[in-house]
Amino acid sequence: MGHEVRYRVRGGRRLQGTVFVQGAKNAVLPMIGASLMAGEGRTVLRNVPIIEDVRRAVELARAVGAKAELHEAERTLVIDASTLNSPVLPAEIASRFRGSFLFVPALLHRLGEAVIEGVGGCNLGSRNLDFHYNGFKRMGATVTEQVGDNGDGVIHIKAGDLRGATLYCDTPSHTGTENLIMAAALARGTTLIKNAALEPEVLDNIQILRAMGAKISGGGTGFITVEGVESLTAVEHTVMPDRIDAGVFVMAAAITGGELSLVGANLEHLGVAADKLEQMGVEFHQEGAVLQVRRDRTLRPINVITDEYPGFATDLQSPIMALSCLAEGPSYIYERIFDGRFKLAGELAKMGADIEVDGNRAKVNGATPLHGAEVEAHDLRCGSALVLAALAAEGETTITSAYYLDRGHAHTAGRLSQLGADIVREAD
Ligand SMILES: CC(=O)N[C@H]1[C@@H](OP(=O)(O)OP(=O)(O)OC[C@H]2O[C@@H](n3ccc(=O)[nH]c3=O)[C@H](O)[C@@H]2O)O[C@H](CO)[C@@H](O)[C@@H]1O
Ligand SMILES: C=C(OP(=O)(O)O)C(=O)O
Repeated sequence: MGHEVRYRVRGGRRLQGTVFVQGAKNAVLPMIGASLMAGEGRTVLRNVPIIEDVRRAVELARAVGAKAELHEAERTLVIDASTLNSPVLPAEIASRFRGSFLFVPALLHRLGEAVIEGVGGCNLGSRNLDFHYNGFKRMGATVTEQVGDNGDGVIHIKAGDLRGATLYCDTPSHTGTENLIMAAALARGTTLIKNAALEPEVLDNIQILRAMGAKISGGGTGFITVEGVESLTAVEHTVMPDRIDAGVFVMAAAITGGELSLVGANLEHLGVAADKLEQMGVEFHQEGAVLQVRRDRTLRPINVITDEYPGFATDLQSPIMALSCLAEGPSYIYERIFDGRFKLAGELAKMGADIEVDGNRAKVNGATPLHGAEVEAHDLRCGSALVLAALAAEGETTITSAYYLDRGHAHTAGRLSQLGADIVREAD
């Protein structure tokens, strides 16, 4: 995993000021996959979040032969995929982030095969890929699994001649929808994808693919039709803002009783989360592309059920669990998307929280004052939730295993410090 990353936070400061919402992790990763489908030219992605997942994606793009330059100060990524030459997604890079699997369609179309030595992503319980594999198979691919040198399974997908087909997701999988769209974009004939995901990032990815020349219709309806084309062209595209990053900063204002201007945040993209936060006592005011947020009344408890967009995003479930620790009364959280996303509860308990977990349901008995402790970020959103809890806690909190936080949030310490937080990042 490389170096150990820790955040140290001294809580109790009210946050105030302006913060810039980063580009969306879950939009840029499929776009990097899409850029590998262009056989010539250079793709230019702007508003790229400078996060560890993007750094891994750049390493992976180079590992399969593309030229990829990440200009961090300019938040711009330039990719020339004309030199793509290896179908292997090596375990040491691919198993560190989920988005690695989004490289598969490009490898299938450009090189005729993909060899997947590992797929990463946060450990949130079962994270199956059967909708992807079944879709590729319906389009004519063969999928086999062998045991690799280190004993782990290696998946080998051979494309043959991919052709359009009727495909479906049993549930509207986010990356599943993106992968099936990309596989269909260069396949022969027409593909229909039923029960497709509606997430804004999926729509942003459809937008770049259409600019590249793909023929895609029905985005946002649950039924997506793709007519295969011969080739795709490299284009320039600006990545949409990250609604989860925005949601975490909304909750940073809420948990500290602060007032923030979020540049680039779109209230609509928060879906049901915006309504739940309003019920808790957060006030929103959208002024063009700037979202004003404040909380100056007592936090009320909440009932949350995670769901696909526009339902309450599972990636905001951990942050709202942290916030609900300070709400006056019991909050109820039902996690419907992942079967192992409550490791945070044990960490919050070390800080004084009272949370009862029963399977995929949790009851947060608030309000309990939080105090500093040494806690572990078991996954990305566990990390952002612990930062939120630490901002409101008395004394110092140390968050370990914070590489996970850096996977998805850019410049966390810098952006929070500018708002008045006492937070430092340490790496050794
Ligand atoms: C890189 C990226 O975009 N990650 C996001 C994406 O992950 P990801 O695309 O992996 O999440 P999915 O929407 O695919 O998974 C949701 C649920 O569906 C199940 N499933 C999924 C695919 C499949 O083939 N079979 C199957 O059973 C999974 O086990 C999981 O329980 O959406 C999640 C749900 O909004 C977010 O938390 C992640 O931040
Ligand atoms: C689960 C997440 O991401 P990934 O799918 O990349 O692991 C997340 O962003 O919280």
